[in-house]
Amino acid sequence: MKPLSVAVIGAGSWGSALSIVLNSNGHNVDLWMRSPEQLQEIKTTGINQKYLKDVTIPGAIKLSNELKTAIEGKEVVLLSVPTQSVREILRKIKPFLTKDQIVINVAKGLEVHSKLRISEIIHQELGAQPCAVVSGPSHAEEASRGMPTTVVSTSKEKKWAEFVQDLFSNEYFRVYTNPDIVGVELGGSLKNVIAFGAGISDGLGYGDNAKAALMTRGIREIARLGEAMGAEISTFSGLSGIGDLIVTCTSMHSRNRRAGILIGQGKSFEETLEEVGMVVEGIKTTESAYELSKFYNIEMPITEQIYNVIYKGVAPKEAVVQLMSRRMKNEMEEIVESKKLNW
Ligand SMILES: NC(=O)c1ccc[n+]([C@@H]2O[C@H](COP(=O)([O-])OP(=O)(O)OC[C@H]3O[C@@H](n4cnc5c(N)ncnc54)[C@H](O)[C@@H]3O)[C@@H](O)[C@H]2O)c1
Ligand SMILES: O=P(O)(O)OC[C@H](O)CO
Repeated sequence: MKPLSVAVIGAGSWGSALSIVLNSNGHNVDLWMRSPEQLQEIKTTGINQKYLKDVTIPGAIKLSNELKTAIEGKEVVLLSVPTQSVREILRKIKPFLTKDQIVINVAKGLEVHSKLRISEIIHQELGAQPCAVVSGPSHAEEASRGMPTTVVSTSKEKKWAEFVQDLFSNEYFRVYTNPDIVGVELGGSLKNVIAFGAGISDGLGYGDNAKAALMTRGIREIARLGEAMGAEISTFSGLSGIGDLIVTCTSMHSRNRRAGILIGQGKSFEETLEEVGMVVEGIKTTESAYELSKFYNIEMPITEQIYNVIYKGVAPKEAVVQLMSRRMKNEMEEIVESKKLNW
């Protein structure tokens, strides 16, 4: 692919890391951030200390805190702000956007008040605009250092998913396409809820057995909700399903897991968010996931207990007791019922 001009909106850890990936692919990157102090710091030190310390931001990446300059004339606009800020940012960039620019979202979450996926928010705010989504197991701390990473690109239109595949792919960053935009977005969003729970389990001092249980039963409940919402079930055994769940539940880099660990250790939510210092998407997405599970009448016991811890003040240990003392079940209950197996 010939070098393109890309505006990256949001210089948190992921926006910074993806700017580095795109820059290493020869693209011309403008990295926008809202804070003039952050811009000054990166200009002076070459380091984005709060969000991606120990990694140098290449000088070829243009730093900006003017949205108009960052966006105008760019071929690609990549959104890397927390889910709950996406709508606000879209409203701010809309006056500078033209209909030939592709908007790529890399955030993973569901909007709290609407419970919408981010591509749906983009469609609501921008109407007919080329749009794609990147998701999958990818921590900024690794991708920014050129460590092997695989992700998925999706879009309602195959050509845009393939465009994103070409834009990002290189010898350490491999992009698969997936036509299932609903599944890819839900997988990336809902895994944060389970990862927060896996962190709580670690913080309580529970072990690998507990985490394996949360991951295995967690992906089942994500897939149940996903299927009810129109996703392809097989997406949840792919990179933006089990792949992202594994990395987020096990990685020392995960903000969701780290936040869960602190909660499990008894810290308050205020202390936890202060200490993590970056967005913990799973907290707000838990509320959307819980409400969606009620709306679609889907059993999501792990999500429900995490919801109880976050929003009802239930003690993490008590939430685990509640999970472990549920009615006895057949692991394949849905299959036995749907296939009417005589078992
Ligand atoms: N960090 C990762 O490794 C990683 C990997 C894949 C996906 N993601 C997803 O990318 C999204 C961003 O995550 P992150 O880790 O970069 O977050 P972060 O907390 O590191 O950075 C968020 C950035 O957005 C900015 N921001 C917040 N609200 C804003 C607003 N209203 N207007 C403008 N800027 C605003 C912050 O100043 C910050 O620069 C999340 O949805 C996350 O799940 C992160
Ligand atoms: O650090 P987390 O928990 O926000 O997760 C980051 C990515 O989504 C992992 O794929």
